[in-house]
Amino acid sequence: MQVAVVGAGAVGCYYGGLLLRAGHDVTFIGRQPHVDAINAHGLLLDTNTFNGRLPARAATDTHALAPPDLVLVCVKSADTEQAGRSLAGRLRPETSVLSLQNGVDNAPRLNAVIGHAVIPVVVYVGSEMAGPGHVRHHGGGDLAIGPSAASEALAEALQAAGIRTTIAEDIDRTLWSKLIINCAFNALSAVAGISYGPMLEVEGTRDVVTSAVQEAVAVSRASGVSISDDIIEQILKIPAMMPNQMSSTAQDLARGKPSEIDFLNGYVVRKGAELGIATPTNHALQVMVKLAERGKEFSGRR
Ligand SMILES: NC(=O)C1=CN([C@@H]2O[C@H](COP(=O)(O)OP(=O)(O)OC[C@H]3O[C@@H](n4cnc5c(N)ncnc54)[C@H](OP(=O)(O)O)[C@@H]3O)[C@@H](O)[C@H]2O)C=CC1
Ligand SMILES: CC(C)(CO)C(=O)C(=O)O
Repeated sequence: MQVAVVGAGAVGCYYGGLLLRAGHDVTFIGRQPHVDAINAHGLLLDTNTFNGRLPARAATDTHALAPPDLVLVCVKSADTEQAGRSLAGRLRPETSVLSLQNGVDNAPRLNAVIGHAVIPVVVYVGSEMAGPGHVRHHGGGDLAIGPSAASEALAEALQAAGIRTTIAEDIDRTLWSKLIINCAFNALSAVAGISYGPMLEVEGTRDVVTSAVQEAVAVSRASGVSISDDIIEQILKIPAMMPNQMSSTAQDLARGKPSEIDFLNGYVVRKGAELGIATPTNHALQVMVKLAERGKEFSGRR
């Protein structure tokens, strides 16, 4: 398959790397340092079971991109429209476009700018860019892809590349369940600079997490997405399962990058306002992260 990865970062290089290794023809669209490193030395794919350089093509824009069979959109949620615009007019009708992003609205936002069907994907991986053109895998890697006429064939191709893939018939529920986990922990980990294990030991944190989850569940249900009643019990088990995890929001703040908070707790706040559901806990968490981002900007200027 001819594959284009838009957003050559932690997720794009990991899944693009696995597809490359399986013999697919992958082009990475990303930022200059990664593009230069990939073109000069190949993609360095660094996992527990494989560590090696894979020759690949990379570019900073889509101008020379031949219409691919498959596109993986792997940018942060704030970059979705820009990434989508770069694809408009460059796809064949049969090209499959997958959104491998956190948040629940990236696929429709992409669809609105590309004018092409986009399949939402929930990504269960831990990966990071350890250097230019160097992706490091920390764990996981399963994908849950939304249903479509192409999904069976795509899942087979992904499986054949070593990517455990399921088709989530109720993809909205799967997307929202991940969003609700993000609403529970991402902001708290970011503002406190704390990993998940010690977080719940602090008095009151459990109440804040519970309140954020209850609000998000109310908004998802009012949006027509059914979430199981035991979600809070399941979510409160997560810190014991990944005690050393810092949220992606915490990692964004630590790197001085804008976070996706407006598309996590912020999405729940916006959707709640539309539906007449109060979301004060999610709002407070969103604002605390925005303040922390602003604080970093100020301390950078001093
Ligand atoms: N990393 C992980 O383990 C996981 C990530 N996710 C989700 O996956 C998505 C991607 O995250 P992740 O891979 O970590 O992010 P990264 O920041 O590592 O990768 C995205 C890359 O795309 C670049 N980029 C942004 N816009 C464009 C564009 N228009 N054209 C080309 N390149 C562009 C970014 O550059 P720049 O930084 O300069 O903007 C960055 O290098 C997010 O929604 C995230 O929440 C989900 C599960 C796990
Ligand atoms: C670690 C996890 C799964 C939950 O917060 C995550 O998705 C993130 O940090 O964005």
